[in-house]
Amino acid sequence: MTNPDTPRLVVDTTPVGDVSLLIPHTSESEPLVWLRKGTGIVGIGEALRLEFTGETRLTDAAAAWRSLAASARVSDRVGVPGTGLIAFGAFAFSSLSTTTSVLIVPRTVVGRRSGRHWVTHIRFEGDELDTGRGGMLEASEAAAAETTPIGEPFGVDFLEGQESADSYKLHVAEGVRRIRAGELEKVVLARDLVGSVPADSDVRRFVTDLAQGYPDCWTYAVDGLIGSSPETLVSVTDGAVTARVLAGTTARGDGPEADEHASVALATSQKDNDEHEFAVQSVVRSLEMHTSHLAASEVPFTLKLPNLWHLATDIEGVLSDGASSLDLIAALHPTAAVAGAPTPDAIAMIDDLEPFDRGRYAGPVGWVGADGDGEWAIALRCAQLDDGAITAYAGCGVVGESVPENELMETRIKFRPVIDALEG
Ligand SMILES: C=C(O[C@H]1C=CC=C(C(=O)O)[C@@H]1O)C(=O)O
Repeated sequence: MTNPDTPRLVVDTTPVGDVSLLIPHTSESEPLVWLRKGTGIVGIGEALRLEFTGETRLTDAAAAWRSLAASARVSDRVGVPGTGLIAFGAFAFSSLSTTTSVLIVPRTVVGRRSGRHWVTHIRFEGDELDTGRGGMLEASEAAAAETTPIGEPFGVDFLEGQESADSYKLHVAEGVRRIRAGELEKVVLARDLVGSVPADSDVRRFVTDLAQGYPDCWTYAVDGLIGSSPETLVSVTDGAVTARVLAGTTARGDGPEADEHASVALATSQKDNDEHEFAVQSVVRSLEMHTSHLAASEVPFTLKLPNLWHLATDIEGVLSDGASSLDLIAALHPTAAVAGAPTPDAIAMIDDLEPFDRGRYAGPVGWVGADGDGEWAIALRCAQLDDGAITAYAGCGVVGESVPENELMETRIKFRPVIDALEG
């Protein structure tokens, strides 16, 4: 049903010539980016921003989007995922967070996928779009041609944030103690690093370095949240639902033999397999009620990234109830890959032990389309930029066998994407 107060958006997607580089199209200071393996979308400007807070932030977003999309007038001459009306989104991890969760509808979207290139213009009904004499095609080709060169690299000196390395180890030890005492099975504990971004930095440089360094990850930039995540929370395309669950990590080995050894050791580690299984079960349980033919591989595989190995499980199913990707992230978040198990006990322990607000770290980040399809990652390997301040986050799954020093080392490896990109 359409709410009469919902603004009516008018949306036009037009095919354009080659737009092989997407990031130079978006804003230097407030980039909107969703990119993997050169495929993706970038946004320019803000037609509409919807903000949500508290316990119902995800379900509220799902309802608001359904209503907005139902009233939109969409002309889409390309018809692939990411065309037509879309919003970029980033959601706070915790219902107690002071950080707002957002859906941002850009004014213009430039995208490429499966050899198709397009521009989408989004405006309110009644607002004029200057399409020039050639109409929408001319306006779209002009938008596709409008880029600015990416600025110089900039450096950030990171310092310990609210959770120092020593305090992190104490908290991991406390987590292990409580798990061994039977209070819960797994908890994911994180720490933060803080720094300042020099004035007038071209933030797209950071995004570009992440995208080049981690091409197999989702590189994202939404409302100052920037990162490269290997973990697909959920993607929904024409009724096909997929997720990639990650939990269990080890450093890459030095040289091919040591690297192979590291991968085998991870695959056979009982501690890492236990940590992983909690995460898989939490995703399966959440997706079960919305899908049929849900299947996860029997045994996790090892996923190689430039900085580390992860234990990974891909999950696939068929949407059975018309849920949107926002409904699904509302059902999934937070998975045991970022909270723990059982979920309520893990969240309570995070609130108790972590001395900072996670903001949007470990929350869902991605995009949603008018039909509810979309792609969402868990916001990992990321930093939040806020008026020149930057905070980076990394965490680890803690189980009964975890060793605090090893978990601290693991956070150092997980900080690498952000630190390497910003150390210049
Ligand atoms: C919480 C993070 O990673 C999660 C995802 C993959 C592997 C993880 C691990 O091995 O602990 C974590 O569950 C993070 O990168 O900050």
